[in-house]
Amino acid sequence: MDASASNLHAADDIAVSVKNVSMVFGDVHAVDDASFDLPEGKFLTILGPSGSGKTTLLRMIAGFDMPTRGEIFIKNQPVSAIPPHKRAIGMVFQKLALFPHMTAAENVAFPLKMRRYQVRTIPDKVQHYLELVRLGGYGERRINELSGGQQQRVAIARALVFEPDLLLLDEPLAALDRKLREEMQLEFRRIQKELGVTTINVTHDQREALVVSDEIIIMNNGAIQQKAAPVGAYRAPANAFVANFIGVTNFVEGKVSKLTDQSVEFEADGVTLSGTLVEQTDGLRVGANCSGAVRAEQIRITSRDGHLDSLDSIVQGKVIDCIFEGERVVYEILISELGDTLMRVFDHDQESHLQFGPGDDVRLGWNARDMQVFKK
Ligand SMILES: Nc1ncnc2c1ncn2[C@@H]1O[C@H](COP(=O)(O)OP(=O)(O)OP(=O)(O)O)[C@@H](O)[C@H]1O
Repeated sequence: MDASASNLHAADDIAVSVKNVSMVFGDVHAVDDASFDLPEGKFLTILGPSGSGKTTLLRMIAGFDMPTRGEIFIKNQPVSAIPPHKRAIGMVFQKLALFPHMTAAENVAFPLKMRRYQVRTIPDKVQHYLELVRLGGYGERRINELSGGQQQRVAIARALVFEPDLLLLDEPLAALDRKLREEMQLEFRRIQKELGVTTINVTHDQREALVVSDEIIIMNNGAIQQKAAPVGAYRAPANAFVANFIGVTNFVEGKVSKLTDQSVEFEADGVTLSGTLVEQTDGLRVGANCSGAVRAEQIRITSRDGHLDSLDSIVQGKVIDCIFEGERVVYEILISELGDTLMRVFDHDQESHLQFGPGDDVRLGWNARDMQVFKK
């Protein structure tokens, strides 16, 4: 589903509604006029660099802090009107805050005891949620007898066992090593799909955002830059910030020389490049400064006398560095004719793996549809 389709949901389907929310600390606008609706059962990730306002926004949704302006609704009720003990929100943070002296099962039972569930119903519920996180046989282990990934699973079970309306995740995977982090990303996705619990996740890891989410909100300097499905955010970034933050993107600066409905030509150091206009590029005129963005994987590379004739933009370059990453090679190419611009190119050469080395002369080419042009 695309971002605009989410606006078509009836109010009953909206789990969380953030309306013109701002948070000001002294002279810092930590969150600046944020608005969005999140339909029931969706997995939303708030993605952005350090200090962009992600945690501040999440804390306001959790009801820990009240916005300076605006209002947040959970299931059509203002968060400010729901007392903390009545908010049905599960949370997993980077610091898991499990009780180390208790067993896994006792930790998972804790929120049920706090909420005064009938004692005889608790063991079955606890077992069910331990099985959901694939720790069925580990209930009697103490927390310090479990691995980092297993402790993470206990924290997830504890956050979900009382069947909250909303699950909030604040960088719960940030401290894990890469392999475990990637495994747990898939686990979060599986569990969320299985339960259908509306989830909001905060991260600065763009890969995680792409892997786990139905929708992504990208923030910078307290402001929402874009809300879109992962493919939408990747393929059609709303602005240069998003294009730069998600994926490996090369930028070429220039001046617009020709404009039609969807296509644009621009001059960069005397070289004419073609691209497509981004929806939001209102007001871009011939003569205006612009910046063309092309992903590293959308550039083709060949030797100086190789063929790239079917591509719309072709430039000459020299290999500065090549990094073998296993499944791909990353080339760094110096483009003298574009004012010494450095471009990064991904290559999946399945036969020789490293077909070019430092100092080699190469040609790079890409299609106009793969170069998005933004206003500078
Ligand atoms: N309690 C506070 N008092 C003053 N300033 C704050 C407070 N909390 C956050 N800020 C400021 O608000 C801005 C946003 O902070 P926030 O923690 O929301 O960012 P973030 O995107 O979650 O960053 P990170 O990824 O580093 O956690 C920052 O400039 C931060 O210094």
